[in-house]
Amino acid sequence: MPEILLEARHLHLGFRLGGRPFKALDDVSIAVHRGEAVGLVGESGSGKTSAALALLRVHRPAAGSLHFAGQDITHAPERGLRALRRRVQMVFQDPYGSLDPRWTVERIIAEPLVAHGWGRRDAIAARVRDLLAKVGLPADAAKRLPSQFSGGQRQRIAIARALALSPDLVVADEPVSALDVSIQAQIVNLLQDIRAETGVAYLLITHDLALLHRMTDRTVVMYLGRVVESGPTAAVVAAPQHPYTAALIAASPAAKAAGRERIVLAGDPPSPLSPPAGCAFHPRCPVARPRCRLHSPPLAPQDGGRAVACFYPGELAAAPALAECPRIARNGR
Ligand SMILES: Nc1ncnc2c1ncn2[C@@H]1O[C@H](COP(=O)(O)OP(=O)(O)OP(=O)(O)O)[C@@H](O)[C@H]1O
Repeated sequence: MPEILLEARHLHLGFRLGGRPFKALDDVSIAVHRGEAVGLVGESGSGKTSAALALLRVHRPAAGSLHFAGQDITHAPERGLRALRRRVQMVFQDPYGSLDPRWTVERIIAEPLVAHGWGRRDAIAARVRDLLAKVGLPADAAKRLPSQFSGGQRQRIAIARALALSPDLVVADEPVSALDVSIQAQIVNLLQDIRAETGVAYLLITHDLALLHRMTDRTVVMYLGRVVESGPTAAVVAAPQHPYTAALIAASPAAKAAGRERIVLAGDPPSPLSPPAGCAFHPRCPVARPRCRLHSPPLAPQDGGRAVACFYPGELAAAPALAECPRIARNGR
């Protein structure tokens, strides 16, 4: 196994909502190895972005530890985070909001180079040209403004900026979900090519199971601020152990495309302000038993580098007729 690049152990993070405290992250552990692509998946509000921002020390966790390239950065002062800031970059969902509209593309891509004291002006200009070529944009894009580009092209600009400092890890938060479907595949291919060429690691935040399957080696499934399942992506998708993972997979458009009836998880996740007692998933779980209402299952290791937080792992995945489970409703459309 390659070296661990970034690792969070037992992170806890609290926020306030309307003055009331709640747990955004509850005992979350995530590791990204050098060159690895890890997917963080879950419904909206499950804590994926909070986990990524805590890993990057944008949010300061209330408890737990963080290591980057072997260094304990849990309590490092801001100047102690320089290596992390340089070697880990982010790509956001919205290529409109994440690029300053008044800056030329050259200035946008050069900004991290300038901030980290990267060489002379002509060297920076040459680096920007290389990066534009790498992401498939013409050299004359450098002098133009973001508004002169389409959504897919803007995401290419954002990717070029993220690659400027040759990072070890790119955290990509729903990098294609704001783009037209026809453009999504192009950006996914670009991200794949870049990884093959540079060996960069990815932490991909998504609720798109097909994207996860296509792009990642390992998957971490979150529900209401906790990790409920993790393991090699191929194994998790082929035989999910947590009923929540099984339901997410069954509800994905890919499952529909494969000719299976589309099913969706009934109801919304509970409010993080008042999480259910016991297993937080039990009110929506088709295989829940009385025990699940009382006790919260720990994330228990399984064979093959997998882990699952469920007292009845694999039951829902093995159920032949997921659509008939009482608490998982058929999609009305
Ligand atoms: N800065 C903040 N202050 C207070 N609450 C926050 C803050 N950021 C996120 N939250 C809340 O924390 C919970 C987790 O949010 P988070 O954005 O991490 O989820 P997510 O899984 O990334 O969702 P999405 O897919 O919608 O981005 C949500 O209930 C959200 O409203």
